Order: sequence, then C-alpha cells, then structure tokens
Amino acid sequence: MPEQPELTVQGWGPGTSRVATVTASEGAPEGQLELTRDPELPLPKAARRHLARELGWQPRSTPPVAVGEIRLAPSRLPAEVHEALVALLGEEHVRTDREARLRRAGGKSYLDLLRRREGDASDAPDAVALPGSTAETAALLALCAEHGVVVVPFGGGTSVVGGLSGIDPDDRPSLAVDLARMASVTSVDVASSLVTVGPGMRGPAFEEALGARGLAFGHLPQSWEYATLGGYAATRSAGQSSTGVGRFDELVAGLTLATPSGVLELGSPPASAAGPDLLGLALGSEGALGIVTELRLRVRPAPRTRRYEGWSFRTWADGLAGLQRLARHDLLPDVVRLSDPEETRANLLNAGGAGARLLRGALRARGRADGCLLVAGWEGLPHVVRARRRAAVTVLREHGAARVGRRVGESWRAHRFAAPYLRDSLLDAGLLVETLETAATWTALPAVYDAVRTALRSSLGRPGRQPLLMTHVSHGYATGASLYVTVLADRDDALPLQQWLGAKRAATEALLAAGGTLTHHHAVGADHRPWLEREVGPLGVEVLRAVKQRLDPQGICNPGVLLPD
Ligand SMILES: Cc1cc2nc3c(=O)[nH]c(=O)nc-3n(C[C@H](O)[C@H](O)[C@H](O)COP(=O)(O)OP(=O)(O)OC[C@H]3O[C@@H](n4cnc5c(N)ncnc54)[C@H](O)[C@@H]3O)c2cc1C
Repeated sequence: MPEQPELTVQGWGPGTSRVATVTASEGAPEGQLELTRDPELPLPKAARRHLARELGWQPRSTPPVAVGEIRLAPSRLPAEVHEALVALLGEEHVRTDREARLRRAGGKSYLDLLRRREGDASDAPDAVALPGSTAETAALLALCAEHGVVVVPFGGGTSVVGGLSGIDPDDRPSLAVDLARMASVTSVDVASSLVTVGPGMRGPAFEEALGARGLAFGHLPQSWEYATLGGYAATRSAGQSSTGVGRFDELVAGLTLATPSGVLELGSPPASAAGPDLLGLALGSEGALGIVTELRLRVRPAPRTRRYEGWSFRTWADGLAGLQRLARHDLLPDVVRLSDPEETRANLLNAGGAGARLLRGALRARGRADGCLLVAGWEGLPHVVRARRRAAVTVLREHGAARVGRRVGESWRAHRFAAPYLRDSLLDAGLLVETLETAATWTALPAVYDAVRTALRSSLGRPGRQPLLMTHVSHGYATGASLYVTVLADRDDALPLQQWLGAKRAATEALLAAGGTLTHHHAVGADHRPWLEREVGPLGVEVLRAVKQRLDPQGICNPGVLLPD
C-alpha cells in the first residue's frame, strides 16, 4: 500500500487521533483503524462571534458518527474478476477490505462529507486495485471491460464535484483504481524543461524531487498536500500561482492514456501542427475515457526570490479594474488574490494576533475598513521580479490601491493550505460550508458576481438568517478571471443535502445565465454534468460521446461523470 499519508474518511488531514474499532462485517477484518481526522481545530472566538452575528447561527455540536459505524455494503466484485486481478497485480494490490474501500469512497465535497459524517458509504467501490504500470493498467481495463466492472480512477480523493461517486446507470460492480504505486519521477530533461512522472505522485513529493535538481513545478492548489498529478490532469486543475505559472493543463506537454481500446500517447513537445491536439481530449476527461498512467510535465528553474505583499482597494470595482488593467498589459503578478469586502472583513477578523489588530486599525484610519484586500506574489529571478513588481505597482497605485505590507502577503503564503482543516470544525459546529467557482470575461465578471450572490442569498436566506458569501478572484487572464465563492450558512439539520443542492442549482443557473463558465477548475464530475450541454452545446456533447464510445465501448470508465445522462 502507498506510503504517503492517506486522507481521513470524514474530513481533511491525515487523521491519526481517534482510533475507531471496526467490527467484522462483510468480510472486513476486525481490528483497529486509524481513519478519523485530527482533533478539532478550535474556531477563534472572534470568528465565532462574527459568524453568529452574520449568519444568525447558533453554535452547536454536530459531530460525525464514529467511523466504525459507517455502513458499507458487502463487496460485489465477481470472484473470477478478483482472481484475475490477483493474477495480474499480486494479492497485496487487490483489496476488498473495509478500510481500503472506505478510504476510496467519494471525494471531499460538502455533500461527500455530509454523507460520510452521517454514516453513509453507499458510494464506496466494491474493491480497490493498485496497478504498477501502464501495461498492468491497460490489462486491468481490458479485464473489467470483458466482465462489465466499472472502473473509477482514484488519485488523491480530493474531488469536490462528485468525481469519485462511481454512479453507474446499470449498477454494475465497481473497482477503484488507485494510482499510488505509480508515483515516481522516471526521467528529467533539464535542457528541455521536461519531466516524466507517474500520475500518483503528489505535489509535495514532486516539488521535493525537482528541488534537489534546482527545478520547480509551482502547481499549488489548496488541496496540494493530498491531490495527485494524474488527478490534476484529469480535472484541468488550477493552482494558487496559476496566473503566473499557468493552469495544470498548460503545464502538460504529453501524457499516456490507457483505455479499454488500447493505449494512447498524446502530445508532441515543443509544438505541433499535426491536426487537432488530441492531448486536449485527455485533459479534463475525469477518468471517463481511460486512465492517465504517465505525464510529461513542463517544469522551470526554482525561483531565486519571492515577494508576497498585501494591497488594499477602496472598492471591489476598483480592484477588478486594477487587475483588468494589469492583465491587459501582461503585468499580473504570479499570485493574484483579490478578496471582496465580505471575504476581506472575515479574513481580518479571523486573523489573530497584534499584527492583525494593527492592520485593522491602519485600514480603518485610512478609510478602508470596508475595502478589498489583494494578495500579490511574484517569484523568479530577482531582477525580473523587481522590474515586474515595479511596473505592476504603478498600475495598482493608479487604481487607488494602498500597500498594506509584506506581512499580509507572507502570512497568506504561510497559511495557504490551512482552510480545509478549519472546515471540519465548522461542520462539527452545525454550519454548511462549501465553495463554488466559475470564470468570466472582464466584461461579464461583475454581473456574474452579482448573480451568484443574489441566487445564493435567496436560496439560503431565511428570516433572521443570511449566508456569508466570501468571494475572491484567484486566477487572472488577459481575457478575464475566475471567481471563487466560499459559502457559510446555518445548516438545515433536517435536510442538509437538499439545502445545499437547492443553493448549488440556483447559483449554477445564475452564473451560466450571466455568462460564467460551469467550472473554472473543479471540473464537471457528477455534480455539474446536468449543465455540460449548456457549456458545450448538444453537438459538443455528441462529439464527446462518440469519442467515449470509441475508447470505452462498454462504458466502464467512470460512467457517472462528465457526460449528462
Ligand atoms: C480542500 C480542497 C481544496 C481544493 N483546492 C483546489 C484548488 O485550489 N484548485 C483546484 O484545481 N482544485 C482544487 N480542489 C479540487 C481537487 O483537489 C482537484 O480537482 C484535484 O485535481 C483532484 O486531484 P486528485 O488527485 O485528488 O483526484 P481525485 O479526486 O482522486 O479524482 C478526481 C477525478 O479525476 C479522476 N482521476 C484521478 N486520477 C486519474 C488518472 N490518473 N487518470 C484518469 N482519471 C483520473 C477521478 O476518477 C475523478 O473523476 C480542492 C479540493 C479540496 C477538497
């Protein structure tokens, strides 16, 4: 089994604190499992007060059921498939035990976590296989196609769009294919800035391997500690520095895709005009066309210097105008994170310590208490960073931005992976916590922002209760930017799933109508697929279906994602 720490079943983090006793059931071995997460992080008092005031929320204790009580149906993997898989991969790489299946049940969306916290693991795979090579993966796919077993590739398990829900209209047995064994760097071509790597590798290990050679990759989503390179490719992920280094799909020079119909080698670095780029079909295919078994990634020299700092705009409109101007002149920093007034207020209140108090005071004194905070970060060669920053600062000042110092930027950088841990505490205290994201042109962005907020407010608002909607721009392009909304609301304890499903539906309809994309970086998964046709049109869906039919005629490859019913 993989040596990397595995994510806890009901939340975020490695989960080493509470030990759950597992009763022998459905063939699972009896014993102790370390599956639950770390002890709850305390919610700062100021944050509690702020949330109670904003949301009309009564803090309460709503802990998850014990992991040992999560319900898991017996495995339905046919014995002949199990035997054939063992012959192919070896006994230790084919698992049907409770721990293996529970750990690969679904992803980490609010809906996933609600289900797991309530003791529901009906989306767990029937078995888990860990192939060690492209050839083994291709043989596994052929075997599953022959026997009608659904295959769900599993990277880090951090999908937030139901990408691992394993939905199958024909309700066939399902196999999670965990890529954890294919997690090493197999070649480094420094001259060409190309590295070949297995899909199961995670960001920290990848950066460490590159750092030893003076290289860096720089793809840093908030899920970086657990998500895998294969998962990034399958979902077209974007990291926190994507404005500078590019989205993950822009960093893929080539990849290998094992499908039930054979193996595809895609991508021809540095560039090619040999027809349409088939690499684009694999990127974002979410396991629906096959399994990414190798990646050729574009890397860069490790940055020699970094500069992160905070700026404050008087208004959201000023902030957007400033970023748009930077974008048009190709002056955007590598990291751009512009928070709207609600997110700025919440971040400032939740930041503890004397530094945060001083900053709040300074912003009030300058009449910017309700302003918008921008975190800007530059990385690279010192003289280039200096020149880019100087040019950007001129533009920022022209748009009324005031510098609030390096501490703000450095503090953001230091805590950039912390929020998911806090989410567990908020769930324990009776809150709805979820995020959604989109992108739009600079022209459409303000309307999309307003539309999403209006939809969420009217769906989640009740007399005396309002959701807290914290929005930021986190990825900038010449043509537009992404919007990322964190939603907090008093949870409806009676119908929590329906509460969020209603809000999500309303927000999605609103953002599409206003000109936003269905998803900027979380992918389609199961949750967004009813709307895919709105994004790519009926003919676009048919084209995708035709490709799937050719590569996966039995429809065993993650049938619950991407394509609408
Ligand atoms: C707290 C949190 C923060 C997040 N922050 C970000 C962020 O900043 N930016 C961002 O882009 N996303 C973010 N995400 C979403 C998620 O991390 C990304 O979608 C990520 O790319 C998923 O990678 P994974 O390895 O965990 O894939 P998984 O969740 O295991 O799988 C995702 C999908 O890809 C398929 N898949 C996985 N591996 C392969 C493969 N080798 N071949 C074919 N298909 C495969 C799966 O079947 C599934 O459909 C966040 C998620 C969480 C929970």
